[in-house]
Amino acid sequence: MSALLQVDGIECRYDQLVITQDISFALNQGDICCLLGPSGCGKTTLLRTIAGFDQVYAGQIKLNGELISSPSMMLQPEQRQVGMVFQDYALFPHLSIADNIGFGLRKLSDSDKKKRVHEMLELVNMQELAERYPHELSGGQQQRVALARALAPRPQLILLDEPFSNLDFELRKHLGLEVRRILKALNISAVLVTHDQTEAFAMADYVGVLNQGRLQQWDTPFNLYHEPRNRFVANFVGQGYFVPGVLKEHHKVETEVGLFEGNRAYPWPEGTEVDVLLRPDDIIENPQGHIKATVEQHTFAGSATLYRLRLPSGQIVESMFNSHAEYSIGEQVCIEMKADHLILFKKDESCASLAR
Ligand SMILES: Nc1ncnc2c1ncn2[C@@H]1O[C@H](COP(=O)(O)OP(=O)(O)OP(=O)(O)O)[C@@H](O)[C@H]1O
Repeated sequence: MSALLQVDGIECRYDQLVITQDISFALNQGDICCLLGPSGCGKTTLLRTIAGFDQVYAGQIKLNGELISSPSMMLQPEQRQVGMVFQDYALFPHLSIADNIGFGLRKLSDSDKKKRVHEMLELVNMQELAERYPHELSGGQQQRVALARALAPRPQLILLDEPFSNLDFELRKHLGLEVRRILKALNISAVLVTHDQTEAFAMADYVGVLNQGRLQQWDTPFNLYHEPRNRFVANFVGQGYFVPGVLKEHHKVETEVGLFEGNRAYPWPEGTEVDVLLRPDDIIENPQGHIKATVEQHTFAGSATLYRLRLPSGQIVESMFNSHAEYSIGEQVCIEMKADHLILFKKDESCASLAR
């Protein structure tokens, strides 16, 4: 099966300034992906290029096997069957909700249009508000209308640019899951831009991590967290600290907190100095544990508490304890390591060179 969206080695520029380079990924029908990265890394630029607002300077983009962008051609946005949802909703203030949703349906007969608008209102659960105007709705409701409007012409692909960033935390969590449910129900593919990784992990099947205009890793949320390909991804995605270690065998490493045996072998010789990535879930509280650490800080997060711990050498690590455990700052805690995913980086080298 060929991919619905195929992005091959594209380069984007503004005024000859290269913004993104050598970006390649593919998305199958019904898959939701998210472009994640720090501010200014080129997420929106990439999205605008897929939408057809900006041209590519190298590489090509195909939608359903059809070329839509290359350095020598650019299909206009309205000819791409791609819907777009923006951060600021961009609803027409003088049109009712029903008319906003029906705006892109000029090719349909009046009765088909009415039926489609009704379906869309139902999908986003806003049947009661069809005759209201945008200013009479909350931010979350307006964003649902924007989504319904983008979905109404039945695009092949929908692009969402930070769609929830104007909403409060609880609403964005709820709406993110609702949008995922709607897209999955319609089997519509989506590319979402965000810098909120909780949102990316909750909504996306695949996440592309960008930094300085380059794709660092394209993977499932699970793999990004547990198998980051380089230090940037390891640092940007999730929490964790690097602890110094020495490679003992290809899949074993000695650190001040003990000998780890991991799930993969590294090609480097015994004695190689490495940094070991330890996530908060790799370190567990165990009264029988032989490692003693001192509590530096704790952050209560409901069902769990994140502890910042100082090891005897002064090295800092973090651990997520069950929230029933209550330790004060300065107190000693016994811990144990449980790291199955052994992620090592050679000291002073940015690439993991993971052996799979
Ligand atoms: N119209 C433009 N003309 C010139 N440079 C631009 C233009 N739009 C964006 N840029 C530059 O391109 C780079 C990437 O911008 P872009 O908006 O794609 O980043 P982003 O990852 O979406 O950032 P954010 O998360 O802050 O929205 C930035 O350095 C930005 O200043």
